[in-house]
Amino acid sequence: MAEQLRHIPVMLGEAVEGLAVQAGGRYLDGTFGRGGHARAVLSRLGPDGRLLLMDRDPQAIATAHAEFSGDPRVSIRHANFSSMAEWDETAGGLDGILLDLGVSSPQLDEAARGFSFMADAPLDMRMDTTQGESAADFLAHASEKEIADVLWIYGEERFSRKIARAIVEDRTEHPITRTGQLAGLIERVVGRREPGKHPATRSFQALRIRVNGELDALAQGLESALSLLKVGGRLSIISFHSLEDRAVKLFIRDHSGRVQGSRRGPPVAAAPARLAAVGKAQFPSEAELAVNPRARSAVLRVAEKLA
Ligand SMILES: C[S@@+](CC[C@H](N)C(=O)[O-])C[C@H]1O[C@@H](n2cnc3c(N)ncnc32)[C@H](O)[C@@H]1O
Repeated sequence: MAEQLRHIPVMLGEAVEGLAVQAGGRYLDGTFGRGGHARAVLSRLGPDGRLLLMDRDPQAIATAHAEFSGDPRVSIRHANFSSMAEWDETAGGLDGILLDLGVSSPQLDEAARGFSFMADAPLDMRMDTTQGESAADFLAHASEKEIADVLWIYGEERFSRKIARAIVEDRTEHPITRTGQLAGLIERVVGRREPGKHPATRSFQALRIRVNGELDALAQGLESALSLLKVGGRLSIISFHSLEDRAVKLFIRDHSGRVQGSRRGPPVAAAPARLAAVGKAQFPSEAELAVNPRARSAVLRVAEKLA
């Protein structure tokens, strides 16, 4: 049962420290999951603070309601954090925004969600199970090139073209609707090359990112976060994929007032600084990795709004 599956919060102390929570402040946790970070924010918020909890996963939101709907400081929204600027709770500006990107352990561990190649289940992969197309829907209509591009760009899968060709060939006979079917196809095409790593790992991650529009949501979320933060407000973002971390890093850099343009071209006047990075990128400690191997690709970046 999903409710019994746990999620160990990643870089909990560092991410919440980065928010510099003030008693009485207004905060947003855009990726509630199972509330590990939210609980730590609440413990520092005092009686007059406010915390808006968002998640696009209805199971996560059901957990939030079960635990927090009696707390007058908390509001709960089942929504993509890309829509954060549309809610009344964010209208007066925010003192801090936390995004802990990607999927939660309950999503990965509940076979029926279709995120994992470890158990056979419908090939769904939607975080928001109330809308949008599943991974099976995508694989049923996408062109061979589109599938290959997704596997290559989001998964850096070397055999993206071979796998895409096999998917398009196989689907004329049997629609690809199950995780086990897709994992078996990939293993057949690629073989077992990397010891200790299933050959479908990269493709499953890539499809998940495509199905959930994760990079588009992040780009929109970053823009909205910058507009909603008050001066002095903090952004604390944990990424698990190099493309996500790159997007966060460049967003902070591009708003930090540094001179833009190439070394050879004419200098371009810097836009006024609106964000400053707080420290460097942080990574999980050895001690954390020893108890939570799922933290291994995490990168935390913190920024402060200047203007
Ligand atoms: C890594 S988990 C967060 C775990 C959480 N910090 C905790 O301690 O329990 C990521 C969560 O963010 C949600 N999520 C990912 N992208 C989202 C988006 N664009 N909008 C809203 N929720 C999102 C997922 O559904 C998942 O529940």
